[in-house]
Amino acid sequence: MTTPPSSALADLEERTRRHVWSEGPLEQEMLSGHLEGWFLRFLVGMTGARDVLEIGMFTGYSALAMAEELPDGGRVVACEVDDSVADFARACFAASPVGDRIDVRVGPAADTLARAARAGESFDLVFVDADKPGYARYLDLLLTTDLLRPGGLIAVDNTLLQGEPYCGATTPNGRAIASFNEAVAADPRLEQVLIPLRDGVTLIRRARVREQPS
Ligand SMILES: C[S@@+](CC[C@H](N)C(=O)[O-])C[C@H]1O[C@@H](n2cnc3c(N)ncnc32)[C@H](O)[C@@H]1O
Repeated sequence: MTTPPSSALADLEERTRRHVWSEGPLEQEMLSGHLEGWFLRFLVGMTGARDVLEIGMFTGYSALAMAEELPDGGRVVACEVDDSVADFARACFAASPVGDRIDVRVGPAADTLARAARAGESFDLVFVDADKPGYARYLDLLLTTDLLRPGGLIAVDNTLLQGEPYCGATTPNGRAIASFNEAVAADPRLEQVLIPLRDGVTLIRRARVREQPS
């Protein structure tokens, strides 16, 4: 059994479920939820992260879950392209005692990341959960700037994409994730582990393991 969510998270989930997502690309199923929320909390706690970056916030479940685990002074910078869902999330954060730890940045995440890199910001933990075709670009930005601190961890959501990368990709998102997974696996700068949690979460870090000389 997984520890129950806080009342703020339970409320956020309920508000997301009650909302009518009739038009546009957003739908309530995007919310990560209880199990993944606690998994992300554990990542924050185990890595001792103070500065967390989220790429793809939606109504804010994962951002708030991670914020609940942060030490005092910690923050989550949460990137979201959709204005109205960003407002929805802000209203939910206002009802949480740790909501002020979340800095919502609205706009295409690649632009937000480039701006943050130019401003010298850096992060201990990054959760990637936005548009699947954008994943390769986000990883590249994280690895070619100082956005990811030395020893930092990246968690990437939906890397199983309902089995498409393994059973044959039939959708644009499936093809994007299949190609992302192959690129990560072939990149000698990286070490990764794909965890079959919900729709798959891959943990990625800069390579540390060295072959022992024989
Ligand atoms: C799967 S949802 C995120 C779920 C969220 N992490 C949670 O735990 O509930 C993906 C979100 O990424 C946002 N998104 C899509 N493309 C984006 C982009 N280019 N930049 C920033 N956000 C983007 C979508 O608007 C959507 O809200």
